[in-house]
Amino acid sequence: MSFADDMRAATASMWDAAVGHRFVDELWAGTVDDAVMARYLAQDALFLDRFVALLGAAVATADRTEPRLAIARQLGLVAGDEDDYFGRALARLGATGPADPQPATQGFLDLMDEARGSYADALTVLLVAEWLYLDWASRDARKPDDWLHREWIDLHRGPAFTTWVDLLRTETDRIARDADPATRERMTELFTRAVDLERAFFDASYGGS
Ligand SMILES: Cc1ncc(C[n+]2csc(CCO)c2C)c(N)n1
Repeated sequence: MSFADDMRAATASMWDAAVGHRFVDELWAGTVDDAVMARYLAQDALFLDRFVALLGAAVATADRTEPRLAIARQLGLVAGDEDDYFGRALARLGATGPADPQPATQGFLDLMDEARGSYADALTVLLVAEWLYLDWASRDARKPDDWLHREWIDLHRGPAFTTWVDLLRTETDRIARDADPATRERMTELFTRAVDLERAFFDASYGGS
């Protein structure tokens, strides 16, 4: 197994709790309460801002041209399509002004700030955020009719997004192969924290933390 697969296997119960979360089930069913969706997206707007900064850090710290360019292209996409969805979704839900970060969001912001220092760390946190979303969005099920739910699923699946996650996995494996044991241990710790935060982030949409 690859290093990325090992990290995922080590967090399997937490990973599955996030991918099978009530929020994901309701999103697929098209039954997420508008207040839950609004809370989720308002927090995710805060997440996304720092995520773009993390992508920028990965662009800056990549040790090869090819992945640097691939990450830079993805950065452009996130700043385009995804931002467009947020504008329309938050307007429809009547969200006003920026939210204060919930504890799970704050945990993510801190984690992303910490991970900006090296390519190994940045990749690890990017990998969780993208791979876990690809996983829940790739269900083989009927899609909801409402664009609010359907587009949020469509943004995280499909051939282009799968190729992007493959690149993150390949890069993580390559960097881990050449890394010392302390770096690999740190990558595993960051991966685990990120998976735990993904689950907590969904929980928080229902008013927990
Ligand atoms: C808490 C949280 N974790 C992961 C993602 C996923 N995500 C963030 S940016 C991006 C890039 C391409 O759309 C993806 C998939 C999210 N939105 N919110």
